[in-house]
Amino acid sequence: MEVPIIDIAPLVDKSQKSSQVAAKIGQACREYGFFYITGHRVDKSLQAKLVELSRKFFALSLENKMKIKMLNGGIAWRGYFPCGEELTSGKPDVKEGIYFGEELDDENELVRQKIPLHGKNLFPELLPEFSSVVLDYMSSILQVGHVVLEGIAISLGLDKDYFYERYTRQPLQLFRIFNYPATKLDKNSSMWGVGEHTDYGLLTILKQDNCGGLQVKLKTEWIDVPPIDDSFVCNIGDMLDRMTGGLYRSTLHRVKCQTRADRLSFPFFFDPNFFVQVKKIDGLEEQKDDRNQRWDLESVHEFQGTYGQYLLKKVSKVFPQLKDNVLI
Ligand SMILES: O=C(O)CCC(=O)C(=O)O
Ligand SMILES: [Fe+2]
Repeated sequence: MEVPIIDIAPLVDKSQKSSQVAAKIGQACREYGFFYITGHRVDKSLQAKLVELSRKFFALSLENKMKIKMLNGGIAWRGYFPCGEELTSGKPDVKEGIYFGEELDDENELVRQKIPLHGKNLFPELLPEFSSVVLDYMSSILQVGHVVLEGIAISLGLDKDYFYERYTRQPLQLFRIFNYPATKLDKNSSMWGVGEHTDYGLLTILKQDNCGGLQVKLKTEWIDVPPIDDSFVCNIGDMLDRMTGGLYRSTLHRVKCQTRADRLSFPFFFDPNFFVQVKKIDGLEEQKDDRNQRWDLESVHEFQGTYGQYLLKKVSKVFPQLKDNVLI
């Protein structure tokens, strides 16, 4: 079994072949919850620049990296975290990273109201180009996200703007750059780059370098999601699972520890607006409750409240120190 590769160029170009592409996306969402996309038209030189600057950033001394530590980002939840500080299911991941989001200045109404996860990014002063490259990349990927969601809407027999009109006119955007350092492991090591989990939002669009290590769980088997040139990996998150009554599953995935070389990855989380309540799509058949099989033993279908509330509950589990210090 291999995660399918889908050329989304017809969707990007809004050509007549869009419905065929949408059908492929629908099938991938039902069977895998994961697919590669090609034909996305995200500028190659921009991507290369992002990789180059990220390498430079992680090669800085810890002291220099800590100049933009997450604690300095406050409730905006931005900045650098060193290896071992982020937890998945209570266990530290073997990765370091930087958190970014939509760039909002202090005058922004949501920032003035001190809404968590909204605010300014932290960029390293030592790499002056970093900010424009990260922000340009985020805006390109955001467009890809809108296009893929159109395909998902069409695949469900909905109007192509279904998600845009209800959830993603002003989406929550979370972008991360991770470095998984090459690590010597004991034979019996139970360490992971990222432990098994599902993603919280609608859609994740991941750029990965050539190292590999990402795996997804299909029924009882873990399969590799190896790097494929000029593609992104898309996977659906808990909110799409919730909206489709489990028809489109948010699939478990994890990242192996790296042993040979450092691995860079760039997940962009394209999520519903912070203030909306995510509702089930009318007319789709309910699938069976998978709560007992889920990694967190919680049902994504039962939660009441806004997407922001759902997310903050999750954030406080992955960064307990941050929760104590800044979020609450
Ligand atoms: O680094 C990767 O390949 C995946 C990371 C991931 O699953 C996540 O951040 O949610
Ligand atoms: Fe993930």
